[in-house]
Amino acid sequence: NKRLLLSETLTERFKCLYSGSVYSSIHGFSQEEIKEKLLAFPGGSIDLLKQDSGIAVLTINNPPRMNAFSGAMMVDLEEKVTQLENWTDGKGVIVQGAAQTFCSGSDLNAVRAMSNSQVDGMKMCMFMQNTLTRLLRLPLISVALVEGNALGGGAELTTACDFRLMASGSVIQFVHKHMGLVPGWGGAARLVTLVGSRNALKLLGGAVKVDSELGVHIGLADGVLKVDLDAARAETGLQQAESWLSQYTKGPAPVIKAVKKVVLSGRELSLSDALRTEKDIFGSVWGGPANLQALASKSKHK
Ligand SMILES: CCCC(=O)SCCNC(=O)CCNC(=O)[C@H](O)C(C)(C)COP(=O)(O)OP(=O)(O)OC[C@H]1O[C@@H](n2cnc3c(N)ncnc32)[C@H](O)[C@@H]1OP(=O)(O)O
Repeated sequence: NKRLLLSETLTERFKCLYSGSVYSSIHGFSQEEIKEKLLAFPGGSIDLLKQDSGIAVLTINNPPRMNAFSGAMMVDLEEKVTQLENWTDGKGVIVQGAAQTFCSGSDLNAVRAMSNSQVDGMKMCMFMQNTLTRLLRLPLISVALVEGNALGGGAELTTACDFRLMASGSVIQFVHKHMGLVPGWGGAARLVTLVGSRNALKLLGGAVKVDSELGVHIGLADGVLKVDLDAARAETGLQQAESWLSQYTKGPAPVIKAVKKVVLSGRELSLSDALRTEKDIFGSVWGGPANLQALASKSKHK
């Protein structure tokens, strides 16, 4: 019986990994149940624009609350991540906030209303961990475009992207300690991977305001957006982020997706599992149209 239980647990685990989620019914988690509770907190939206370039723009849109996440927006984000998972022609995604600021975390009105139920708080946290893990595991190269403030859950959201670009004057701040909390949307685990445990401890323990200079110095930010004082020539943050990302998304979608998948398996799996997965992904592009075309054109890599 124990053996049967173990094999059922393993099957569930593989299902979870395949679907990208962390929690499922074996953890006593019901996605539908928490969705219903979250929908009781309306306001704002998550907008998805899929472009012909293969780069999508995902916008956190709730300007009256500095793009804080209402419950309805958490549900909306999950739906938009599902759409991105199914986007065959997609290669990249930029996550931005509306109205030149990134995101001020959880909507404090929803947090206050849920604060007397530990169960609801934990379920919200599991829901957001699932969604943000799936965002990071998308077969697309993702960039957080940070303008203005990324606070609390907003700081956590930036870590669910492959890269972060910061506008000058922008701030990423894990303010959780000031709220008597720690990150719960997976932001601490991802931060340790990004900047190492010593820097992560400093950022969380000191609720440090990370500006673009510090962000680049500790490896949290991958670039700083230029501010051109000549308004006529100035590119918007989004245009700069799109041209930065397009360096890595040139080429056919199946190849770019394969690039992201081999890196993802290297990042998340044991070496043996990562090598086996890499072999399978290699098999998916070997002899494919892009490979055959490159072989036929006798290309030189000068
Ligand atoms: C596991 C998740 C953990 C979390 O995310 S907990 C939430 C962490 N985030 C926060 O504590 C952010 C608190 N907000 C702030 O510090 C400031 O509002 C902020 C973002 C620096 C902007 O400051 P200012 O530019 O001076 O603007 P302001 O304070 O007048 O804000 C404009 C309106 O936005 C509202 N707002 C900002 N952040 C919010 C939030 N997280 N939830 C709900 N409402 C929020 C703020 O109340 C104000 O509304 P109103 O105009 O007074 O009606």
